[in-house]
Parts: sequence; structure tokens; C-alpha cells
Amino acid sequence: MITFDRVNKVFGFEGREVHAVKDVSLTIHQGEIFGIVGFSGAGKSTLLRLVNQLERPTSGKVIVNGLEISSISQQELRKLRRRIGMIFQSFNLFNSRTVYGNVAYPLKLAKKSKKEVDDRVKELLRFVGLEDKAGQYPEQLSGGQKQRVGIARALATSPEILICDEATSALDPETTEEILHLLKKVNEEYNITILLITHEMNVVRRICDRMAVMEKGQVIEQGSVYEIFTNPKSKTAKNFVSSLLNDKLSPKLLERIRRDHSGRIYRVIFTRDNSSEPILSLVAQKYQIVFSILYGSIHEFQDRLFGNLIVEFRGSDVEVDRVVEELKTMVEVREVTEHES
Ligand SMILES: Nc1ncnc2c1ncn2[C@@H]1O[C@H](COP(=O)(O)OP(=O)(O)OP(=O)(O)O)[C@@H](O)[C@H]1O
Repeated sequence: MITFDRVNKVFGFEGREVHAVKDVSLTIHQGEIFGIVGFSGAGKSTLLRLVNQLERPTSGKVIVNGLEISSISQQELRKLRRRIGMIFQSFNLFNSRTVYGNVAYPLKLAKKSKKEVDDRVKELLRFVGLEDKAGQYPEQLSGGQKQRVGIARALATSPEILICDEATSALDPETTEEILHLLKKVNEEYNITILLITHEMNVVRRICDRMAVMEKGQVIEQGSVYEIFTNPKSKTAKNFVSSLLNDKLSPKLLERIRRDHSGRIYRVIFTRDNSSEPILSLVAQKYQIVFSILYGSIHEFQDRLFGNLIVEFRGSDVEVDRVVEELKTMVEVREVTEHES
């Protein structure tokens, strides 16, 4: 659906060159929600802007629906842009137009009849839950409502792709949840492929199927969200993941745990679709030892669980060794050392 094939983008800036996108190769499949994360300046926005030719690549190919877009005519480009909707962190609504007027705008540009415009605007306002706000102006709306208008407007011309540029970064956590839920509905009910950029791992965890991590213009890691969250390879991905999973033990915390707990301490990682508690309880019961969960979390990734727990086992060395051996057949277990914390 969208393919970046060894794409580079170099900007000339105050007499020097900025290599904003470096040799990026990436494929986003039809119907998926794909997230790109990275720190500020990593090149995410530039990569997005290459998809609808707001930027042209310095080298390499950007292919959208089989079309290599740097070689298409102006007319084809206009058509392509109608098939790509876009929403922004700052909503970019027309303040002088009503909610209705904002959503109707791209339809009028596409020269739809009055009835077609009216039917479509009403359908979309219903879809985003704003039927009763049609006559209001953006300044009368909350941030979440404004983004709903942004989404309705982006969907007006029935695009196949929706590009989201930090679409929830200006919203509070509860409103973010509502907008993510709406984006998921856009993806499922209209079968629209979504490409989003964000610096919030929670956004990716909640709705994306696959993801890429960018750093200094390059894609340094890509894969399923579950894969990257449960087994990040690069230092940057590890940092992003632990910011959300909160799974790092500071040396201070480890010291306190050691002081307060005399048993042997292990990190237990669940990456399968089984719940942590019964496994730990069953094995502990079998060998008659006691365990306590000292720290950690269990996260849900769409329909899969990931648990990362710090567990103390109390019993004789032989018993604990047996428990650990048995647990290792089901989950990942490793002794917590100063080094790994
Ligand atoms: N038009 C431009 N002219 C010159 N340099 C640019 C231009 N656009 C982007 N850059 C530079 O390219 C690099 C990547 O910027 P980009 O905006 O793509 O990163 P980003 O990951 O989206 O960051 P942010 O999250 O802060 O928007 C930065 O160093 C930026 O300063």
C-alpha cells in the first residue's frame, strides 16, 4: 500500500545539509495501523510528508497504491491527495467556518452536489458523534471535539489512507483514549489504512499493529508492536518501551528490595497468552515455597498480555532452583543482578 524504498531526504539549511530521512525502506500494508515513533527531530514528520508529496525525496522511491509518486503528473497528484486524509496535532480547522462547513469544505472542492455534500457531512458527523454540533464554530469546541471534526473532514472524500501527525499530543489522557478508539473504528469500519507518528508509546500500544522506531533519520527497528515492546533491540526502543512499561529497577530500588527481602529475586517475563498468577501459584504450591511479587506490571497489547514482574522466592536453594527450572519451561525467568537492573 505504501512503500518507502531506500528513501533519502536532504534539506539545505543555512548553507549546510540536514539529512532528515536516511535510506529508509519500509512497507505499510493495506488495512493496518502503522505507528512511527522517535524523539523530536528523528525525521518522522518529513517521512509522513513524503507520502502525499508535501516533500519530494532527494533519492529513492515512495510508492503509494502501486504508483511511484515522484513521477506522477499534477493531475494524478491531486487525485492521490484526495485518497489520503490527514489530521494534525493542532487540528488545522477553519475558525471562520462551522463544524458543518469544515467537513463540507473538501467535498465542495471536489465539486460534489449540494445533496451529496449534505448526506456525507451528516453521515460523518454521526460517525464521529458530533451531529448536534454542526452549527457551532471550532472555538466553541473542546480539543477532543475539534479532533473529531478534523477526522470527519479528513474522511470526507473517502480516502484509503489516513495520516495522523501527533493527532493526540495536545489532548489529555482521557480524550486521547476516545480519539484512539475513534481511529480504531475508522480503521475497522471504513477499512482505512492508518499511518501515524507519535512520541507517545501508549498510542502505539493501544491501536497499532506494527511500528517503526526512527532515530537521526533512520529506521532503526521495525516489527509488530508486541515484538518490539516485549523484545526491543536498540537502546532507543528500549528507552521508549521502558518509559511505558516502567520495568526498570533503579539501583536504589534494587538496594531497598534486597534490604527488605531475604529470598532470591528473579525477573519473570510473560509473553504468552497465559496469566502470571496461576503459573506462579501452581509451581510454588507444588514445591511448597512462598513467593511474593515485589514490583512490575502486566500490560495488554490489544488482545495479548505482557507481564514483567520482580518476584521473590523463599525456600531452600534446592527448592527455589527446582521452581525456577520448572518456570523456565513456561516463561522467561532470570535472576536479578545489579548489572541487569
Ligand atoms: N524544511 C526544512 N528545512 C530544513 N530542515 C528541516 C526542514 N524540515 C525538517 N528539517 C530538519 O529535519 C530533521 C527532521 O525533522 P522532522 O520534523 O521530520 O522530525 P520529527 O521526528 O518529526 O520531529 P518533531 O517530533 O519535533 O516534529 C530536523 O533536524 C529538522 O530540523
